[in-house]
Formats: sequence, structure tokens, C-alpha cells
Amino acid sequence: MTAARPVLPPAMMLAAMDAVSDGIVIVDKDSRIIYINDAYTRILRVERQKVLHKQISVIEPGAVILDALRDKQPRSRLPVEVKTRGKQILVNITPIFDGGEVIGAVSVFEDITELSLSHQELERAQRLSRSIFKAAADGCHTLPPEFAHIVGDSAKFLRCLRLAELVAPTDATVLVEGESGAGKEVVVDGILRLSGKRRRPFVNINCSAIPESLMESELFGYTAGSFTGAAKGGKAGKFELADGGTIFLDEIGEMPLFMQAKLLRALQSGEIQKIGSDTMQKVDVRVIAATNRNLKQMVRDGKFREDLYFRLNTFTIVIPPLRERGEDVLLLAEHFLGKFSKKYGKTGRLSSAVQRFFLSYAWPGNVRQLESCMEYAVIVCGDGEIRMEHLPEELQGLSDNGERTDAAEASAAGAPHGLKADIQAMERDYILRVLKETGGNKTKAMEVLGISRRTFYKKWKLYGLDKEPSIK
Ligand SMILES: Nc1ncnc2c1ncn2[C@@H]1O[C@H](COP(=O)(O)OP(=O)(O)OP(=O)(O)O)[C@@H](O)[C@H]1O
Repeated sequence: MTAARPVLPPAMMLAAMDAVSDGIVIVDKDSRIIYINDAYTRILRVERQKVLHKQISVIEPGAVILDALRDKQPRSRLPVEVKTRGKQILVNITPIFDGGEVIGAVSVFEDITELSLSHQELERAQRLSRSIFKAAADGCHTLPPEFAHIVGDSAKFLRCLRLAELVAPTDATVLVEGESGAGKEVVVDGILRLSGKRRRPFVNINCSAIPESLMESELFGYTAGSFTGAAKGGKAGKFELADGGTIFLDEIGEMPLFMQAKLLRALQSGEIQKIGSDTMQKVDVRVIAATNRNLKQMVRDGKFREDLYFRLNTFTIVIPPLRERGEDVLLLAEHFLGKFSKKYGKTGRLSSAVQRFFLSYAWPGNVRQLESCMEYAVIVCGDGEIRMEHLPEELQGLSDNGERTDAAEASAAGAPHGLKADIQAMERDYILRVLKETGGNKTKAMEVLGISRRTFYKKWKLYGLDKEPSIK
């Protein structure tokens, strides 16, 4: 004897159907939709009244439920693409019989869009990454002209550039790792120059420069009136601004954990949600991220999400520190010597003692430290040979491994600080002159100065150029 099935009051039955996370649709024998639950409207992003009583054969002619009505067979865990909604779902369909006749069908489905997208994308990225690493290992190669501004000839660094060249024309997510000042932004800039024609616009965001409380609105934007103090018409976030192009997330290791979760969602689904909006918005954005932190260690310490790390880590370029690049340090020193000699109208050359020192020094601040060291030396030395005494005080008297000698310590303690101020004053004047020459056009000024937008604005702030009346 079979136990009688409990009869549920209709209100309870409907509430139960709305409580499940899977979408449910019931159609009659003519494929007319007679019931959909809340999850259906959510997953397929349709309003109930727009689909109720419509025939599926009209709104989704390829729907599998139509086959089930025709052949009276159930379907179990069938992956289906709902083309009109851009969704991947996993469906279970059961025809409903009454006395041997099919009177309708019920479909219960699960949204697997994110899962399949991320799976497909991950597989694609891994395939791509394998082929790129293989190509990068193959023999010598001439680098593209877009990399002409990047100085370096060591095997380790050239491999990074080759990887950058190969990954540039793809849409793959790239993570650039390396110590501070090692040249991550320079390599990212190379990638952008190579991919720039195809992918525009380019939006840059420095995760360490944005207060935690503003990060979400900066990245994803907000709708009008979504919070007190919000701009009247709402605001587009960086992801929206980068639609069709590339977003550069610099210092990604500084992103707070709660934002990492939101970023991961955006990367996986290609959709963003503005603060105050209940709808998602599709965006097509390539992500390039950079960090000087050890993300793997941060994952171990619970400070960086493992899933986001895997997502970003599909194609990683590790820029070696300057101390591991052998004679690149001399090439770079010559490069900066030329740059600053031109800037300050001087001529100079490196003494062999300085060259030896450069090759043996550990350069904790990497290329950035070398660059400012050369600027200092060019100014201090004037014309002629740059010797040890022309280097910044913190480098003078250092032993080869970078340890400070007692004498140097003593002299540094009493060292005058006027020189740094002099250099800064000269630099300020120089930037002002270029800005005047370009009629206040900052983008042109950056080009003439040969510095990145970020560096430009750092100096703009540092020198109070926003308050300078002679440029507008
Ligand atoms: N290979 C290179 N050729 C020419 N200039 C370089 C090279 N590498 C770095 N530089 C210069 O050194 C400075 C520091 O480089 P960059 O800003 O790219 O470092 P970073 O690794 O992004 O630093 P951070 O981690 O602090 O953001 C810049 O002025 C850059 O132009």
C-alpha cells in the first residue's frame, strides 16, 4: 500500500517553488508558459508578465522543452545554451502525462554560466599560456618597435619582454609581478602599446591610492541617489569606462578582501553591478594587474583570495630584480645618463669605479633607484666623469653588498639636505616649461617629458602645479 501524498495548500506550494535556487518553468501541451518561479526570472533576467502565457516555441524556438513535448522523453542534466539570454543552463525536463497523453512539461534548471565561462576561459588561458611559454623559449628574436623605450639585454629580462610581446595581442588576463621599481609599469606599457590599436580605451587604477570605502564606487560606479553625497546623475565606474578596452589594476595586492570577491565576480561573469542598481551590466574588459607583493604568500596568510589569485595567475610575467640582470644595470645607467644629460644640458660619463659599484650593488629600489641616482649624479657632477662622490649620499660608503660603513653612516647623518630640494626645484621648473610649451596640454607634456601619467600626476601634486597660476 502506498502512503497518500500530502496535499499542500497552493500558497505554500508556490512559496516553496519560489524558495528554490533553480529555475522552474511549466508549459502546457502547446508550449504555452503557465508557470515560472522567481529563480527563472532572476536567472534569465525576464519579467514574469513578459513571458507568462507566451509560447516557448515563439520566444525560444530552439528550446529543448519543445523536443520533450514532441518525443515525450525526459531529459536529465542536459547542458543547454539559452542564446537569447546569453546563458548556459543545466536542465532536467519531465513531460507531464494525463492518461497516456502529454499535457505539458516541467523544466528545472540550474545556472552554470559563470562556471562554464570560467572553465572555458581557464582552459583557453592555460592552452594559450603553454603555447606562449613554449614560443618564448625558442631562440633569439627581434623585439617590436613598441618596446623601443624599454632598456635591457639580459636573458632573464628579454624573456619577460618576449612573453609580453606574445601575450599582448590576446585578450588573456595578465599578472605582472616584480619588486618595487623593477619596471612592471614599463612592461605593461609595452603590452598596451602593442594591443592599443585593437583594444581601447585604457583605464588605469592604482588600488593602493583609493580609500577602501570608495573602492567599489570607483571600480563599478553608482546610480543616481544611491547614497548621500552621490553625484546627481550617478557615476560610471572604471570597468564601465574601460568597456571594449583594458583596465590596469596596479598594486592589486592592496585590494581589500571584500572587493576581491566583487572583482572575482566581475572577472568570471563579465558583468558588473553599480552601487544602488539591481541589474547587472555586461562589459568587455581585458584585465592587466601588477603587484610587488608576494600574492602566493598573501593567499597563505589569508589576505588574498585564492580563487582570485588563480584567476589572475593564468599568465604571469615575473620581472626580475635589477641585481639579477647583470650588465643591464650599466645599459640602464647609460640610458639615464643620456636622458638627464639632455634634460639638464650636461655631458658626463661613468667612471670605472662607479660601473663596478653599480654591478655589485643590490639595488633594493631597482631601476627607479638607479634612475634617481643617475639624475642626482648628472646634476652634481656637471660635465666630466661621474665618480663615487657624485652619487647620492646613501650610496656613498656602502660596501658592495649594500651595507653602510661607519664612516658613511656618520657622514650621512650630518649630510646637508639642500641638494634634493635643488633637484626638485629644477625638475619643477622643467615640467612648468614643458607645460607652457604645450599650452597646458598635460597629455602632450607627458609625451615630451617621457613620463607615465601616474608619474606625471605624482609630480603635479608634489610640486603643487594645480595651484600654479601660469598654467591653466
Ligand atoms: N627596462 C627599463 N627601461 C627603461 N626605463 C625603465 C625600465 N625599467 C624601469 N624603468 C624606469 O624606472 C622607473 C620605475 O619603473 P616602473 O614604474 O615601471 O616600476 P614598477 O615596478 O611599476 O614600480 P612600482 O612597484 O613602485 O609601481 C620608471 O621611471 C621607468 O620608466
